[in-house]
Formats: sequence, C-alpha cells, structure tokens
Amino acid sequence: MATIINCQEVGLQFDGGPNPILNNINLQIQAGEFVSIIGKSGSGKTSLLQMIGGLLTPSKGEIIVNGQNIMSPIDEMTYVFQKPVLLEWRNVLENVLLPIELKRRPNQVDRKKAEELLQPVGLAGHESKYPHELSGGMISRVTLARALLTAPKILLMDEPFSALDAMTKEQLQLELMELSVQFSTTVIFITHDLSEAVYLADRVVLLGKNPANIIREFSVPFQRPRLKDWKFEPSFTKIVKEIYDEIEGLSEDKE
Ligand SMILES: Nc1ncnc2c1ncn2[C@@H]1O[C@H](COP(=O)(O)OP(=O)(O)OP(=O)(O)O)[C@@H](O)[C@H]1O
Repeated sequence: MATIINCQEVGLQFDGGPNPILNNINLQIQAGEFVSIIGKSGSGKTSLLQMIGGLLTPSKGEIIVNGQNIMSPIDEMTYVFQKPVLLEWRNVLENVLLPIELKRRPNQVDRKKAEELLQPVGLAGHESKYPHELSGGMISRVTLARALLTAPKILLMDEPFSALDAMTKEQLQLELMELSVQFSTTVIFITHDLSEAVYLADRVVLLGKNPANIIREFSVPFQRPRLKDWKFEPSFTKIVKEIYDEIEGLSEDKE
C-alpha cells in the first residue's frame, strides 16, 4: 500500500501560546487505511486533523497528502465536523448535494448518486424532509452521505458520532465501516470512545499532552468490515484494555 498522508516532524504553536500544542508528529497513513486518533481533551487531536485538512498551518515540519504539500483544503479530502452543519432551508437530498452545488450545477447523474447513497446510510424515503424534521442520528446520516458523495479519497472525521445514542452510534459505525471498505476510503477518525476507536480502525494512535506528540500506536490486525459481535470477543477487549491501561499509566504530572 502507498503512503497517502505523511506528517513529518510536524509541530504547532498558536500565536502567543506558551508551549507547542503538538511537537515532532511523525505519522504515515496508507491509502485505504482507517486510523483512529485518541487522547485526552486538549491533547491536540482536532488541531492535528485540521492541519492535515489544510485548515490550519503547522508551525514546523510538513504534511504531504497524495503527493502535495498541504497549504489549504484539497478536493481529495472531505472534513466531517463534530457538529453536523445542515442548511435548514434545504431538504435532505439538497443538503447531500451541497458539495457539488458549491462547484457547479448538479446534473441527473449527481442526483441519482445522491439518492443511491441515501440507501446505505438508512435515509431512503426521507429525501424530501427538512432538517427540523430529522433526529440527531438522521442528521449524522445526511452528513455521512454528503461526505461520501464526491467519493473523497480521504475522509477526516472529528468525533462525528459523539452526540448520538448508543444504538444509533453502533448502526452508523457499521455503515461507515462498510462504506469505507467499499470505496477504499482512507479515514482519520477522532473519538473519545476507545471501543469505537478499536472497532473501526486498522490502527489507533494515542496522542499525549506532555510530550505533545504521539505516545503510542496500536495495531488492530483484523480485517474490515468486522461483525458487530466482534465487540464481545476476547480479541477485541484485549486491545481495548491494552489502550486503556496505557492511558491510565500516563501519570498525572505528565498530563
Ligand atoms: N485557535 C486557537 N488558539 C489558541 N489555542 C488553541 C486554539 N485552538 C485550540 N487551542 C488549544 O490547543 C489545545 C489543543 O486543542 P484541540 O482542540 O486540538 O484538542 P483536542 O484533543 O481535540 O481536544 P478535545 O478532545 O477537547 O476536543 C487546547 O489546549 C486548546 O485550548
């Protein structure tokens, strides 16, 4: 597999900030890989994702995505924010079509593709509904369909399911896993939920505050897509426990 995202010696310090938020980040992600990023609040997960997405400029080092030095957002990447942003005056289908419409007038092929995407994300039959008629889970499904419409090579997701109830979250995890495998999408996924991190990913990256860099990486050597019952298997809980112990082991003075 080829490296599609390459962070080399990346550092970030905000203007006027006393210490770097991130330091010496070296992270190589392979095309089609699913990587979860975890770490305590304030460890810089969102900042790292924003730098990879070209929304924030590193103070040090460089980030190369798909062969380009990242200076601003590029077409091959789609960013899914923690808070879903839907336009209230547009129905589900129109919200899904938004990324196309920002570039050009959607044609019949685009509409057909958008309608087809509503099926696997569980929104078939809801295309004419407006955001105020949707549940939180349905809104997340719209943002997932919208993110996948342009078939991005890379999906950057910042805690996309954190506000959902457990059952909806589980359903969306399954859908994301199926779709990312089907489209061979490279995904970087931030979460606070260890079980979610392990279940979805090929690799889990743990960020620490002090030092402000990658503390450890955990491989999840099981083929995707995975059955939802895998979460009850010892092979799954063993990895979750290993990560949990590592986080617990980070002494208070290190945080
Ligand atoms: N624009 C900014 N200017 C100055 N400091 C910032 C800015 N954005 C974030 N920070 C600081 O950078 C640190 C890392 O923030 P970031 O949001 O990347 O962490 P995080 O790991 O994603 O946190 P959380 O899990 O709470 O979402 C925090 O201490 C935050 O206060």
